[in-house]
Amino acid sequence: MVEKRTPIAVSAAIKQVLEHAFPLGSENLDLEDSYGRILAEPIVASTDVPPFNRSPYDGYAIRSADSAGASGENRIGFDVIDHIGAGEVSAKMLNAHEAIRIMTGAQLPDGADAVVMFEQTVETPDAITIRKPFEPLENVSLQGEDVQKGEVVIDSGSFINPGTIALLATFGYSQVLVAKQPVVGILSTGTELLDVGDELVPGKIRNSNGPMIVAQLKRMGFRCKMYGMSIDRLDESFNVVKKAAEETDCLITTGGVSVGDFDFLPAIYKRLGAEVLFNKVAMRPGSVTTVAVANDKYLFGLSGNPSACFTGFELFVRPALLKMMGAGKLFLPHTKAVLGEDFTKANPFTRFIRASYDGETVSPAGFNKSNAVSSIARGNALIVLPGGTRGFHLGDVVDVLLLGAEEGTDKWQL
Ligand SMILES: Nc1nc2c(c(=O)[nH]1)N[C@H]1C(S)=C(S)[C@@H](COP(=O)(O)OP(=O)(O)OC[C@H]3O[C@@H](n4cnc5c(N)ncnc54)[C@H](O)[C@@H]3O)O[C@H]1N2
Ligand code: MOO
Repeated sequence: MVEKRTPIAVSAAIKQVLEHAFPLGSENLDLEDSYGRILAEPIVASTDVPPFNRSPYDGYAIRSADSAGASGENRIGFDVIDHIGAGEVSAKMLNAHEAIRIMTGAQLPDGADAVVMFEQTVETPDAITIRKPFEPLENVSLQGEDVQKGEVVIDSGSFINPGTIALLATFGYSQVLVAKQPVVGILSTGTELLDVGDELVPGKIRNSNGPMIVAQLKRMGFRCKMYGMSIDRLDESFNVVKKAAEETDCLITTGGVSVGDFDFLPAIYKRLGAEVLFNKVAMRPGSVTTVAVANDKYLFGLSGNPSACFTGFELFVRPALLKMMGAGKLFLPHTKAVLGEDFTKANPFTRFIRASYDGETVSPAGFNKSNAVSSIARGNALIVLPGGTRGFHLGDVVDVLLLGAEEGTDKWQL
């Protein structure tokens, strides 16, 4: 007798998965190795940025009061008393009608409160004239105008992007406290599986899910431990899964989670004493996606069907791994877009369709079954159609999840 499975809603499944995330702790990394990691401490500004008033232009520092009344008919003159580049500080103090030649980025000299760009002057060897008045602080880049000392500039749990690296460098972080990354294992199950380099023989196919998940993890900046392929025999599969689960924080298996005679993952979870969070989700593809936890470790039983496997990873594995690292933005970015063609199939469950999104329009990326490989390659997004619907048409506005973005979003919006 086939066991009856009760499907749960996608959002409920995601919630359950996230509730079981086990924190991994943190480690120090050199700044240059920290791109793509998750910050494990808030970054508090240790200085103002910029740390001093400076010139945003190449030109002359003046006292603005001296420029009052300047015009085309009444040019006002200044003696040039010094010359400073970025990184230099003038020892001189500006007096009335004196100017200091100053380069972009140099600290404003004492007494100066405005900068005249070269283009706004007529220059002679030791003097300049100008033809317009300047306001106090005109053309001055003010101390602290970007960031003020003591401000929390980046929250703990933020993704370290190139801009974060720039801020960390600005505040002198040669080492950064980041979340440890989970050790993730991948095991592809199925007697039908051949290695990528093998010749095809009757009844067999090459393992595409294993390499695909490696790439999905790589896209998130993770490496993984490969446990290869296991044939559909309970004892052998159990031993591999048990060993892999002991050696990793999260084991991803593909295949063997449905109700077939050789789908052994449910029995393996039972033997391991794992808590199965769910074994059926009201979604297509990927309805058989099963998630279990054992000894504070995740066991993700993704479907063997490639499109279901791909979708299960993006919807469940991705946010779970991010949550383990304390990340704030767990979910794929969401947008709305105009459907580029009719999609008239019924959607008994929430449907995720591999799709091409061009910023405005979104269209299915080809062959649409759960066993499709081609549309995974051609898509850059997932169209999400709610369960219990049918008959979407060209021009309808639909929900879209964007794939491959460096950073996600903090809300599950569907
Ligand atoms: N009686 C029922 N049969 C099925 C049901 C059901 O509810 N009742 N669900 C169907 C659905 S939906 C799906 S999806 C599949 C899922 O099956 P499994 O996740 O257990 O996966 P397998 O049976 O092992 O394989 C499915 C399919 O995918 C191919 N495969 C497996 N591994 C790989 C791999 N690493 N690379 C490429 N392709 C792979 C495999 O050869 C099969 O064709 O079950 C339905 N059946
Ligand atoms: O789990 Mo299946 O992929 O819904 O078709």
